[in-house]
Amino acid sequence: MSVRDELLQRFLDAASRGDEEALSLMLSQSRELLDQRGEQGWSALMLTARNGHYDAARVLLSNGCDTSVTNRSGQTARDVALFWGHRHIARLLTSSPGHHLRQLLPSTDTEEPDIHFNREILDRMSDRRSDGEWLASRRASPETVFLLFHALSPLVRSGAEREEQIKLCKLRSAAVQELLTSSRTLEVFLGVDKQQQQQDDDDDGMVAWFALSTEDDPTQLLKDKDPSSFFLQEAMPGLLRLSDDDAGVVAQARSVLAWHSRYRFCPTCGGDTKVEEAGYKRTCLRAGCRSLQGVHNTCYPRVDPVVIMLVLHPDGKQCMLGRKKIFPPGMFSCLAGFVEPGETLEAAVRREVQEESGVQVGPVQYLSSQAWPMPSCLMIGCHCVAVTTDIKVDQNEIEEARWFTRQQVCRNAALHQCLSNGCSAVNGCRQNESPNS
Ligand SMILES: NC(=O)C1=CN([C@@H]2O[C@H](COP(=O)(O)OP(=O)(O)OC[C@H]3O[C@@H](n4cnc5c(N)ncnc54)[C@H](O)[C@@H]3O)[C@@H](O)[C@H]2O)C=CC1
Ligand SMILES: [Mg+2]
Ligand SMILES: [Mg+2]
Ligand SMILES: [Mg+2]
Ligand SMILES: [Zn+2]
Repeated sequence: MSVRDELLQRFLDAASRGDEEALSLMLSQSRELLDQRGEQGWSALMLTARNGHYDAARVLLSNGCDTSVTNRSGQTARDVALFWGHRHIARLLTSSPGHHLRQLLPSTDTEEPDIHFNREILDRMSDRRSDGEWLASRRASPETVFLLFHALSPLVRSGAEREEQIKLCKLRSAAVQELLTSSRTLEVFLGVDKQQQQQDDDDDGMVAWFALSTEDDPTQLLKDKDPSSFFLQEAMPGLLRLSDDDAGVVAQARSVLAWHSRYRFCPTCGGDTKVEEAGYKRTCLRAGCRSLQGVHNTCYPRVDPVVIMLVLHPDGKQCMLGRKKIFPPGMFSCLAGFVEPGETLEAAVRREVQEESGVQVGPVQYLSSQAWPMPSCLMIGCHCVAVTTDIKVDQNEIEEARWFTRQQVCRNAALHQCLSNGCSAVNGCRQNESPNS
C-alpha cells in the first residue's frame, strides 16, 4: 500500500469511528483527503452518516466537503443516513447543500426602498367607507380633492419644474358638481391627506381625496375644466412620469377602477351589481345569490400576485435578465410571472425561472414589493440563486435571456434611472444601449 493510500485509509477509519479530533488534525495537514473515496466509492462523510457520528459529520461539513457525491450504489451521504435511521444526520445534510449558495444572497436588513407607485400620502380610512353622512360632508367640502379618470387614464397637466414630468389635476368640489350627480360617474373614496391629518385631528378638517371615473367624452370636459390638462394616453411609460406622491395615489385609484371596469357583473351568478363601501365593494342584486351569504372575495377589488426575480449565477458575479418579445428593442428586465393557485412564492419563482429560461433555482429570498396598477398586480421582488447555468428560453414568452456581469448592469443603471424618472429620451436611450453593449 502506498503512503497516500495508507493516509486515506486512516482518514476513512477515523470517520467510521467518529473521531473528530483525528479528522480535524489530518485535514489541517492534508486538505485533499476531504472528498476522497475508498472502497465502493464511500467518502468520509458517508462513513460518518453510516455510523451515526453527527459531530464528525459536522467537522467534515464545516471544512466544505461535497454532499452531492454518490457511492457505487448511487447513494449520497444523506441517503446513507436515512437508510441507517440517523434522521438527525440526514437533516444536517439536507440543510447544507444550498448553504454556500445562500451566502450569495444579499443581506436583508436594508431599509424599505422608495419605489415608484409605493408611496402612501393618504390614510385610506377604510372604517369611513360605509359612513354615508361623513362621506357626503367630505364630498361637499371646498378642501376636498377630486381626481378625474377616463378609460383608466388620469387627468394630468405638464409639470412646472421639468418638462418630462406630469402632474395630477387636483379638482375642487365646485368643478365636479355635475359629474358627482351623473349616473355615468363612478366614485371611489381614496382616503385623507396624512400630513393634514397630523396637524389637525378634527374630523371636519380632514382633506379627503376621491377618484371620479367618467364615461363622458373627455374633449368637452377638458374644454370646461382646464384647457392645459389632458388625459394621459398610455399607462406605460406615461405613469412613470408622475411624481412619487402622485404615482402612489394613482396606483390605488387605477387598480380599483380597473376592477370595476372588468367586474361589472356578479362573478358568481352573472347578475347585476351595485357599488357599495365608497367604491370598495360590488354587491349582487339577484336575491338568493350565493355571494350574498357570508363574505366572498369576489365582491372586493382583486389583486394578482406576481413574482419578479433577479436570478444570481452560482459564481456570485453575474445575474440573469431576459427580453419579452413585446419589449422595446434593447430592453432587458428581471424575469417575472403570475403566482398560481396553491403555490408559494418560492415555488412560483422556481417554476417561472425554469419555464422561461430552463435554469433550475435553489435558495429564494424575498426583497420588497411594488404595487403595479396595470391593471392590478402586486409585484413581489425576490433574489434567488441558480443551481444550473445553461439557458434555454421558452421562445413563447421570452425571446432572449442572458447572464450579465455586475459591470454590464451598473453601466445601464443610469439608463434605468432615466426611465423611472420619465426621461423624455427614454426611447432613444433604450434603443441605443442594451445591458450587453
Ligand atoms: N419583467 C417583467 O416581465 C415585468 C412584468 N410585470 C407585470 O407582471 C405581470 C406578469 O408577468 P408575466 O411575465 O406576463 O407573467 P407570466 O410569465 O406568468 O406569463 C403571462 C401569461 O401567463 C398567463 N397567465 C397566468 N395567470 C394569469 C393572470 N392572473 N393574469 C393574466 N395572465 C395570466 C397568460 O397566458 C399570460 O400571457 C405582467 O402582466 C406585467 O404587468 C411588471 C414589470 C416587469
Ligand atoms: Mg413571465
Ligand atoms: Mg406564468
Ligand atoms: Mg412565465
Ligand atoms: Zn350574484
